[in-house]
Amino acid sequence: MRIRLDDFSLKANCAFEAGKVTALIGASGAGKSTFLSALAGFVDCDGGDIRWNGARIQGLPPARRPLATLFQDNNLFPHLTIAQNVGLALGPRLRPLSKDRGPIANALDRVGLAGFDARKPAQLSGGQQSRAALARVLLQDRPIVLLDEPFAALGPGLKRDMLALLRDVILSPERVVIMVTHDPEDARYIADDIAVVADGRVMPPAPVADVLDNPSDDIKLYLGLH
Ligand SMILES: Nc1ncnc2c1ncn2[C@@H]1O[C@H](COP(=O)(O)OP(=O)(O)OP(=O)(O)O)[C@@H](O)[C@H]1O
Repeated sequence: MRIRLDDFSLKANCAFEAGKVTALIGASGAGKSTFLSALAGFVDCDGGDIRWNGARIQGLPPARRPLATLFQDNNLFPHLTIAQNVGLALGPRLRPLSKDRGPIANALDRVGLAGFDARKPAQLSGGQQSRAALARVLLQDRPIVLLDEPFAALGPGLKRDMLALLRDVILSPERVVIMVTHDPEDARYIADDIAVVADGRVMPPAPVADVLDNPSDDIKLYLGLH
C-alpha cells in the first residue's frame, strides 16, 4: 500500500503473520502511527491494497474492518462506568443487554479487574485504566489488533506487566497483533518479529533477535549505535 500526506509518503509491501506479535519500530516521524491509521481506515491510502486472509479490506469504513485498536490514551469515556466502557465493544449501548453481562464480567476478570465494573475511569489508577482498555479490545474479539504505544504513560515495571498481560490475553493462533513501540527492549520482551519503519518504507517483519542483534544501518542509527 501507499500513503501520501502532504509531503510525507510511506510504502508498505509486507505481510504480518497470525499468532505473532509484531513490533513496529523506527525514528520519530517515520510513519509508524500513520501506517496503523491506514490499516484501521482512519487515513486513506493513495494506492495499493490492504488484504486480510486474501480479502480486500481497503476502502471499508473503519467499523467494518476486522480489527480493534488500542492507542496511548486508552479512549475510555470518563462519564461511563468501566462495565459500560468495556461493553461498548459489543455495540453502542449504554445499558448492556443481559446476555452481555457475562462476557463483560469475564473480560474484566481476565485483565484482573473483577469487581471494578461500577467505577468510573477517574476512580482507577493508570494501570487499571490500561487494563480496562485491554478488556474492551479482548471483548471486541477481532482477528487483527493494532496497538500504538499502548502503555507509554505507565512506569517501566507496570508497562512490562501490561505487555505480559497483553500477550497472554490477546495473542492467539488466529490473531495478528501489531504494536508500535519506541523501546526496542519492549520489542524484545513481547514481540516475535520486528518491522522497521524507515526511509518512507515499512520493511517486512523479521525475527526480533535478527533485527536487534544484527542491526541494519537504519536500526543502528535508530538505536544510536553509529
Ligand atoms: N494528517 C497529516 N497531514 C500531513 N502530514 C501528516 C499527518 N499526520 C502525520 N503526518 C506526517 O507524517 C509523518 C509520519 O508521522 P507519524 O505520526 O506516523 O510518525 P511516527 O513514526 O508514528 O512518529 P512518532 O514516533 O513520533 O509517534 C510525519 O512527518 C508527520 O508530520
